[in-house]
Formats: sequence, C-alpha cells, structure tokens
Amino acid sequence: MIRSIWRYSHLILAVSSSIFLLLAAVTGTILAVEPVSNATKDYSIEGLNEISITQTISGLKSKYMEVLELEITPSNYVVASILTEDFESKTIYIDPNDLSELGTVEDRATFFNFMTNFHRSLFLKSTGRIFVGIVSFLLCLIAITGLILLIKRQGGWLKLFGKIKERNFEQRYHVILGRWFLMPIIIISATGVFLSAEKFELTPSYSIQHTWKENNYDEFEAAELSDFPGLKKIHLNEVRKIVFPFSEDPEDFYQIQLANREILIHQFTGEIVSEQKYPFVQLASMLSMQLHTGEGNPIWAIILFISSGSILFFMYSGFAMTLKSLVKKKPKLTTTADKDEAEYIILVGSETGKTFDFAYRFSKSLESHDKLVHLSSLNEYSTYNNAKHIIIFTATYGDGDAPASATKFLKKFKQVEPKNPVDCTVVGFGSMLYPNYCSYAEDIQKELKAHSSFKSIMELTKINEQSFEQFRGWANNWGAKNNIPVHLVLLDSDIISRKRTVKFKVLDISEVNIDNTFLLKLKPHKHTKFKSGDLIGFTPPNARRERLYSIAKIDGSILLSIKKHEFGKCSNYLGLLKKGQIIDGTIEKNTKFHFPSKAPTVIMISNGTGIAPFLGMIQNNKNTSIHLFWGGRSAQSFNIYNSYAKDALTKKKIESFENAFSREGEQIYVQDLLLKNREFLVNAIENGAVIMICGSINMQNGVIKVIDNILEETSNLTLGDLDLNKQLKIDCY
Ligand SMILES: Cc1cc2nc3c(=O)[nH]c(=O)nc-3n(C[C@H](O)[C@H](O)[C@H](O)COP(=O)(O)O)c2cc1C
Repeated sequence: MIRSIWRYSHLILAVSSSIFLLLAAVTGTILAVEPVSNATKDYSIEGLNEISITQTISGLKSKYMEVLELEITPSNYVVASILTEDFESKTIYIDPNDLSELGTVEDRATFFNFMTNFHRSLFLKSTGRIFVGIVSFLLCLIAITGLILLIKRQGGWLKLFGKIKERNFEQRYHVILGRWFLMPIIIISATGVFLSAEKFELTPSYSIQHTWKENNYDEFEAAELSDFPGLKKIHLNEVRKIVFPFSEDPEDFYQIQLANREILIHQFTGEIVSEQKYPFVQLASMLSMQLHTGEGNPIWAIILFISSGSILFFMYSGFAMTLKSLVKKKPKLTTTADKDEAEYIILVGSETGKTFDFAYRFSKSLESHDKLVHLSSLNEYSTYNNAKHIIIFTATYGDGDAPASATKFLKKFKQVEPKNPVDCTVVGFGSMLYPNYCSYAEDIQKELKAHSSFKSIMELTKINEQSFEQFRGWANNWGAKNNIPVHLVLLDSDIISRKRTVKFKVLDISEVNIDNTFLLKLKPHKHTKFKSGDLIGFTPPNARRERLYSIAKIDGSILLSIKKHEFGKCSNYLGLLKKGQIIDGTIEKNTKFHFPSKAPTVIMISNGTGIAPFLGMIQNNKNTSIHLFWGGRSAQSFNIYNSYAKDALTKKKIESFENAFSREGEQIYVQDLLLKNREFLVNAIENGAVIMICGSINMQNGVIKVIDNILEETSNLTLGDLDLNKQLKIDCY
C-alpha cells in the first residue's frame, strides 16, 4: 500500500510535468556542454596560492592607465577589466605571474544565451520562469520519490548498488541509471528551485552593508601598497573579485570579495575599513549557481550533462513501463457460480493480473467438467455456503508482502468463520530472484494449516517466473488427487502464438517399461529446425488441448520419452503409434532451455522422462564438461535410456553420471545425490557451471531447496545470483 503511494505520486508527478521537463532536460543537457567547452581554453593559471594580491594589483596599476576589476573565475582564469594608455577599455585574460595578456574575453556565444533564456523561461518571460520553477520542484519530488522506490526495491540503502533483479530493458536501465543519477538530479532540481525562488524574491533578501565612521579617513599617512597589512596575507586563490577604487577620494576603497566574506581596504593606508561575512542565503545562492551550471568544474559539468541526458531516458522508460502496465489485460473473473453456490472457490492474489490468467485457465478446466466454480480476488474472501475446495493462487511482492489484490486477506481470514470444513491448496507465484521467494503464499499456507476448518490436501507449490509448464505440472497433480483430469484451456493469446503444423514420421517406438514409459523416435517430413530442449506439441484426435514434450535431437531425429498417464489422452494416443505412421505436430522453440555451449561445466539434473532433452544435448556435446544426475524408481526404470548413457560414457561425452533410486537400494532421490556431491557442486557453480533441471515439479522443488541450502552454507552466491548469471535453466512440468 505504502509502496503504491510512492509509485503513484512518482507517476502523477512525472506525467503532469512531462512536456516542460522534456524541454528543461534537453536545454539543460545542451547548456552543460558550455562549461566543458570553456574548460578547454588554455587560460587556467596554476599556483594562484603563491601569488599575493598586492603584487598583482600594483603590477596592473603600473601597467595600465586604469584598472577597474580583477576577477578569478572558478576555472582559475584571471580576468582583468582595464583601460589602456589609448583609452581603450578591455576585458582580458592575464597571467598574474608576468602580467602578460593571454586573450580577450569574448562575448558569450549567442547560441548559449539563447539556450539559457529558453531554459530559464521558455521565452515566456515571468510566466515561463514560474513554470520552470514549478517543474524544477516537481523534478525534485520525482527524483526523491524515485530514490525512495529504488531503495525499497533494492532492499535498503546498503543494497542500492547490489544486484539488479529486473530483466526487462526499460525496468533494468531505469534502475541502473537511477542509482547513479538520481542524486545529481536531486541536486540540479533543488538548486534550480532555489534560483527560481530567489528570482521571485521568495528567499530572504540579503545585501552586505559596510559601515565606517565618516571623515575618519580624511587624514592619513600613506603607505606603500606592497606593505598594506590587509592585503599582504591574501593570495589570488582566495579571491573571487577585486573592485578597484573608482577615484582618489579616500573614501573610495578596494572592495575585495573572498569565498565567504567581503572586505573594504583603504586605498592609501591599506587599513581594513570594514569586513562583513556573507549571509547564509548568499552563500547558498553562490553554491546553487555553481552546482546548477557546473561553471568552473568540468567534471561536475560532465556529470550534469549525463544526468540531464538521463532524465530523457527516465521519461522514455517510465512511460514505456506505464504503458505496458496500462495495456495489460483486465483480470477475467467470469465464472459459472456465485460464491454461495460454488463447490470450487478460486481466490487470487495478484499485482499485475498475470496470476488471474492462470486462475482463469484452471477455473475453465474445472467448468469443462461441469463443476460450479467461483473465482475472485483474495481481498474478497468471505463465507462460502457450498464450498468443498478452496484453491488459492497468489503472487508475492516487495519484501515478501501481499500483492494488491490480497492485502486485506489475512485480516479477513481471521475475522470470517467458515461455514463448512473445506479442502484447500495454495500455489505461490513468485521469482527465485527474490530472497523471499513466494513467502506470502507460505504465510497463507501456514494460516490455513493452523485453522481446523481447512484441510491442506497438497504441499505448497511454488511457480517460478510464471512458468506455464510448472503450473501445468501442479494442475495435473491436483487433478490426479481430486480425480478431475485438468486440461488447462487455451487463451486467445495462446491461439495467436500457435505454431505451424508439421508432419512427422514414426521411425521407432519402444516397449513400455515398468514405469509405463516409452521412447518415440520421429523424423520431420520437411526440413524443420529444432534443437534439444525445444518442445513438440501434439493434439490427439477429439482432444481440444495440445500436449507438449521435450525434444532430444539424436542423430538428426527427434527422440521423446513419454510416460503413459491413466487419463492421458495424448500419451495413450502416442503409445498406440506404429513404425512408419505419420502424425501432425508443432515445434515450439524453447531457447531458455537450450544447451549453454559456452559454459565450462553443465550439471544436468533430471528425474523420469525429464532426461530426454539431456540425451540429445549430451550426444551433440563438443567439449563441455557434463555431469548427469538422474532419479527414478529403480534400476529397471533406467533400462530404456541405458544404451544412450553407455554410448555417452564410452565416447567421453559426459564426465560423470549418477543414479538415485527411490524404491530400491539406498532409496534416495536425485537431490540426495547433490548433497553427497556438495563440494563439487559449489566449486563448479563458483566457476561458472550452468545447472539444468528437467523433470517433475516436485523434483524441481526438492532440488532447488537443496541447492539453496548448500549455497547458503558454503558460498556467497545465492539462487538469485545463479538465475541472474544465467547459471540456472529449468524446464519442469
Ligand atoms: C517489484 C517486484 C517485487 C517482487 N517481489 C517478490 C518477492 O518478494 N518474492 C517473490 O517470490 N516474487 C516477487 N516478485 C515476483 C512476482 O511475485 C511474480 O512475478 C508474480 O508471478 C507476479 O504475479 P502478478 O503478475 O499476478 O502480480 C516480485 C516482482 C516485482 C515486479
């Protein structure tokens, strides 16, 4: 909720100021070039701290007929306004060491004058200046809210420069540029606000009032300038400006502006007549000007240039992200039954709506079996007169917080007493990139388990990064448990992305093994591109749904490992195929699960039919060190893959291969093999190994848990790091 407030304020401020902000950012970027180009002039004087001002003043006075002013710029240029013997008035750069003239001060380029006017007032005079002042203020607020959001997103100040979780281009670079340039932008905008406020006299007024006793200086004993006590100790590096006495009137003094004060010096005696410190507001004004323009500090000017330019990117990426979230589909909530007639209650916690898509597919598949289903958000949790099953799908946000449509759930859950006991299941949608992976779903699961009216019929299932295959795996398990064959429906978006149908010839089909698994070898009729890890889809006659299988590319053909399911229309249809028969199928690229040929080591972890894509990858391996772990019920379960494994070992395509059997011998799972090999595993991961996991969702959960624990105990790396470094590839169902 609080995060939403920051997010909405950030967005509203950005939208409302966008056009002016765009103009201010473009002109600001151009103006930042000026101090950099000025810095390229070779007038900068070194060693100003060794030149006393008495030396410079007396030198100038004897060289020229009259000296009006001497200014030391922030770039250490020494600029003198003088009158020559020919009564020519000039403003020149000088070298105070030998008083030579280095060049004439040129008028400022018309282009930069034009840009400054545009930047300050958009050529709209006072109205424009007011606009620009307001836009600076808004920019300051946008940058501050942005920084707060960024800190929250990164998990605190200390993690500001930590790993970035965002993958999407706009999000990722919004964060990357944000952490470098938000602070300079806050400085640019805050100083801009100050300068505008000063222009409209909204800041306290200041002017230095020097006082001295009149007539006190009419009589004096003149001293040599070089002996002036007030001037002797001041060096040029401390001076901003010296205004020379206008006439020989003893009450016309040298006015010397230093960094924090101004002094008046008697022009004949050298006595300090008055000394006044600048008020705080004046110091703030001088500092604001320097910080806002970058004058005299080319490095800061370059930072200003990049920061102003980055505002343009923030505007683009911010609007692109907003647009994407605006065009996202409204959650579908059309289900058959109202809350008190439905037997199946599906409750959803979602921030951006994607979890609703999953819930909707699931609800439609239940409805296809004439079940009465009610779908709503978790926030609408209530009593349900007829409910037998409650299925909760929820995402996690922030630091393990509830997503927008679930923020009220836990409070309501404590207040609402259910009418009947119900079976319940929780599915967490999250991302392993976050330390609190699916933790809001865990919180809900805990609450449900502690409540006597709710019977958890399955352990919590976690779906990483909206993996449809993982979700399908969960749906199949849920279906098996409740005797409802769940066929997840196609949505419009799926239909658009459906692939071209290709004809395949059956080259071979194996016997079914003791686990009801068989191998099917196919050859595409026409030239069709595919790789191990891609998916092939079949829609059996009279079925509405396509079923996907992971491909192994063996000798240029497709090898599939298929487990026959009791209700599996597709697996039973494929099981009846005969050698030479032709079937239709579609190939779906699955680039995220292709073999990482540049990795030094690949660790393949699979169970059951999940070994299939690995068999193809292993056969085509050139020089990657591959370690294969496989889990199944018994040694006999592996028989259908034996010839491939032997071939791989003899041809040295793999370096090691270990089996875990759950129903014989040690009765262990594949994750137990990882525990046994923990040292090897950590070492390989730290040296860039890629881990590929293929098989059942339960196996995936077990394996991920083990890897997570091993890393936590023995390495600085986290699962999130592996995902980010593309060292983790998962294809489970
Ligand atoms: C800003 C942000 C914070 C997130 N925080 C977490 C988190 O703490 N734990 C987690 O498991 N997933 C986290 N996620 C991932 C989402 O839960 C995941 O992408 C989910 O599928 C989104 O579902 P939705 O689109 O229905 O909101 C986060 C995502 C974003 C964009």
